[in-house]
Amino acid sequence: MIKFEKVYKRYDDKAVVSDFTLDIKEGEFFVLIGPSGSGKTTTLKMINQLIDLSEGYIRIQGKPISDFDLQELRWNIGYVLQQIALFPNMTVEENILIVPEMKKWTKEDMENRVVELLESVNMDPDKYRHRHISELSGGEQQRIGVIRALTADPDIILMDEPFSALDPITRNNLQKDVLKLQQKLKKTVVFVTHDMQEAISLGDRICLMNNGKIEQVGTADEILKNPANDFVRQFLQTGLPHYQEKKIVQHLIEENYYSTEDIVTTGIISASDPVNDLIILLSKQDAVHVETSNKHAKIIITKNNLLDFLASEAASSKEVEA
Ligand SMILES: Nc1ncnc2c1ncn2[C@@H]1O[C@H](COP(=O)(O)OP(=O)(O)OP(=O)(O)O)[C@@H](O)[C@H]1O
Repeated sequence: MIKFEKVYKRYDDKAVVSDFTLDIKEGEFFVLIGPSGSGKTTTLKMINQLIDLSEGYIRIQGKPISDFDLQELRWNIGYVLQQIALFPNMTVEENILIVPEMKKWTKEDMENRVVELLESVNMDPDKYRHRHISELSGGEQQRIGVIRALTADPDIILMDEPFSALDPITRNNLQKDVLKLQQKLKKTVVFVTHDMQEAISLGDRICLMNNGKIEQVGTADEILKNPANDFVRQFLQTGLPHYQEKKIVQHLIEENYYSTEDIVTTGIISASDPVNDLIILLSKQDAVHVETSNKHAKIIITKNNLLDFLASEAASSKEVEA
């Protein structure tokens, strides 16, 4: 779908992206991760030609990006940024409809699209469509940023640290919304972050970058099982508790303990000790399922005795072997 072939970007002969070869598949949620200055944003912006490449090729569906009409290319690639690029004095609806207006959609199509998009991120259209952007919270604004990128139904969405300025709860909710949207719409998403937890939660595959080069590409499972080098190993540490959380929740769904719709939220208690972290899952049936990440023990408790449970130092004595 998006193919990089020996791509270089140089500024004054200094390569900030080098020998970049990569194939991002159709419908994939692809995460670019790496420390500050590793070349993630540059790589992303080369896809929609906000930055010209110095050498090599980027192809979309086999066609080099330089062969596309620039306006058409940008219209067909959604773009979401950390600094919310919405117009504060315009309403939610006006912001969402910028590209459809330019594309001269019919009034009815535009009307339907606004309703559909706001509903897809749980924002009541009647309540929000006529509000000005300045009257929304940061999380609501970022939701509008996401759906605006989807308005004209692009095949590709580029996201550059879209949630990094948000508080952890809003961020977590938006990550889940975006994941659900992507699973439903099957867009090809290229997502930049420097946060390993975010990469593990969202990415079908993850590309670790350092100094403009690829250190490793693969699924979280592949990278965690076989880290290519010490840089990757070190970078992974920060995401490990989250990885265990994801695996346990996947296991509980696969084993039919819970359905995806049933899960209200999941989280980690005591991230200071990755080996003994408790993974917690809150379901609609008022039950809480807790597993220790190393022992794979299983405890089902209700919301009412959750606090007692957490207060108990002898949590392990309550464990029941799975
Ligand atoms: N216009 C420019 N001229 C010269 N150097 C640049 C220019 N734009 C970016 N760079 C350099 O290219 C390198 C990669 O920058 P880039 O923004 O792609 O990194 P990043 O991984 O996205 O970083 P961050 O996580 O901090 O956003 C950095 O060293 C940066 O200083």
